[in-house]
Amino acid sequence: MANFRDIVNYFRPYWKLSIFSITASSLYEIIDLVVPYAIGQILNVLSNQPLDKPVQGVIVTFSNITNYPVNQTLSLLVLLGLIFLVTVVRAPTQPWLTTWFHWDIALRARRDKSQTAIEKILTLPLEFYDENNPGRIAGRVARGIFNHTWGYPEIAGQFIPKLMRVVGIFVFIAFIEWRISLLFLISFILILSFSLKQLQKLVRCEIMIDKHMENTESRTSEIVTNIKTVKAYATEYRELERQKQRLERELNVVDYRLHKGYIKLFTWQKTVIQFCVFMILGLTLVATVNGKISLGHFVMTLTLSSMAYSELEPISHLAESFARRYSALIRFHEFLQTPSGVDSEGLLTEVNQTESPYQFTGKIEFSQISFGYDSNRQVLQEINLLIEAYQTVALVGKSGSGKSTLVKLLLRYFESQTGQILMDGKDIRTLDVGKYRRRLAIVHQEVDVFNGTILDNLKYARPNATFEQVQEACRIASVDEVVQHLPQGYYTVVGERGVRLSGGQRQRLGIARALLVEPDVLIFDEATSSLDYESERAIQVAMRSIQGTRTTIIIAHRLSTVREADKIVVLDQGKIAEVGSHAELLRQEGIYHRLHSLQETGELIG
Ligand SMILES: Nc1ncnc2c1ncn2[C@@H]1O[C@H](COP(=O)(O)OP(=O)(O)OP(=O)(O)O)[C@@H](O)[C@H]1O
Repeated sequence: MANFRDIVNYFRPYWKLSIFSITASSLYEIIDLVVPYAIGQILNVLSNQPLDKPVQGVIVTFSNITNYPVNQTLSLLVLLGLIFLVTVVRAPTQPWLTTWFHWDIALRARRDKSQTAIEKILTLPLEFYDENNPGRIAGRVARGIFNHTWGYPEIAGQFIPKLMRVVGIFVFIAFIEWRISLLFLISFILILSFSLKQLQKLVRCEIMIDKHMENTESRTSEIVTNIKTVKAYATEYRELERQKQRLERELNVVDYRLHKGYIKLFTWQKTVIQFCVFMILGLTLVATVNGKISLGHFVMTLTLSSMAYSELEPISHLAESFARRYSALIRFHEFLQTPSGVDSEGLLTEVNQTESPYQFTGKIEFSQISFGYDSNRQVLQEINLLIEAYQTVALVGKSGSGKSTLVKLLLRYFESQTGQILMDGKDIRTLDVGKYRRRLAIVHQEVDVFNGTILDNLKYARPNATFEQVQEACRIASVDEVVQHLPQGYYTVVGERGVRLSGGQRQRLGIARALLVEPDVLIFDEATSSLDYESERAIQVAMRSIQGTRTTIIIAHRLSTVREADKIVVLDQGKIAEVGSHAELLRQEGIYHRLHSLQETGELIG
């Protein structure tokens, strides 16, 4: 579990500026105390009581410089000048030396942490996204960054300087009457230590509520993502009820435990503070009546101690606010600490698209590959498969037989527990993962469309492609006629804020996008499954024209798509059951033959 130190470390790169601005803020808070002190001295001047030695010294120095006699007028002028310096002259400097830096540091740290979060999002292993939905991740990052940004100015610009001001007041009072300062010190230590203890309990509660809130948000995000299913099964009421229960539970924790905890804390603090202020009034009055302190010191001590106690309330509020932020910061920190994928190194370094560090013929060898997502269950077992360069190989088999997993291993999303995958004879684990992956392209069943124009989407993996190259890829993928019918052709905005594309259209867009990168290995992961018959035919023609130009791996349920493959590999329960061409496998009368017959007779479709 992360701790306070981890949070402080966020600001490590700015420690010099941070120390400077916190010191400046604290000094301004302490300098402020000169005003009640000077007013106390003015009272002494007006009531003909002796001034403190340092003040007397300053007045004599002024008298020497100006040749003006030491009298009531000069004393008042010097003290007024002091108040002027502290209040009017400091005004234009304070915001620049304090607030400016506090926010400057917070905003810079925000930029850095947002960047780190994006880097983390980009390099986390795929399984993390299998286990955590987008709403949960986005919520955690957004709350972390928000609290990170707003928390710093509160702590550096207010909490610490205010504490320093209280220390300053203690020192001032100690000079005047140590007994009063002792009472002051004891009361402060008591209040602060009790408050800290209570706050620790509340922080634990905050962390719990943060988890509850994350679960609620995550479900809301799932509802949004899966709204079609919710509507289709008319589960709106059930979803609402479930969320209502979650919200009720949140309210119970927030209201009856957390909020009540804070209210109890404040009640206690306020009562103790008022009691202490009263005690100090009594003690100071006794000291003045006994002639131990002057009238000016009486007023000053009272004013200063009320100032100190009045600081306790904002200090508590700031501590409370930090406690609320703390849980979000801890959870954000934990997110940033999630280990990146084993293969993430080098993914974030820029690669010149035209420079091609690797160029493969596309000869792939799976040698003794065994793999399981968890140690209890093997998904692939001792796979040995040779795919020759420029071959078209189809992976078929029942759902769950491990077809996609084999491709995921090839793409290095996961690493096999045993065996190795060789690309042109080289173990793919020894290659730079980013540069390696850029030589492969995959078209998934669900093609992601980014918000932007069709052209942007097509050029996503190869931004410097020429318009002609884009058109050529579109022609092969049979997406050119779709584009022609769109209102602004290639410049039509698609995605969230634009034209909606049908499943088949998205699929063809995905194929064109993959073709555009001219990969050495092209993978179709059930890419034709959601196409209508006509589109599927068009894609088959496209595949035929690609065949022999690069290694192509096709994962397909519809066997009509794979008829023309050079080699068909039938997977069954994680093992290779049959390998051969369409005709050879039919002759074997094994699994492929059975699947084929079922599809031909229409008993099993897709
Ligand atoms: N991220 C994952 N974590 C744990 N198990 C997984 C994960 N992905 C897949 N599996 C499991 O691995 C097995 C093989 O899945 P895989 O997706 O490779 O099969 P497939 O043959 O491609 O299936 P389909 O044709 O339905 O896509 C299945 O039992 C599946 O439940």
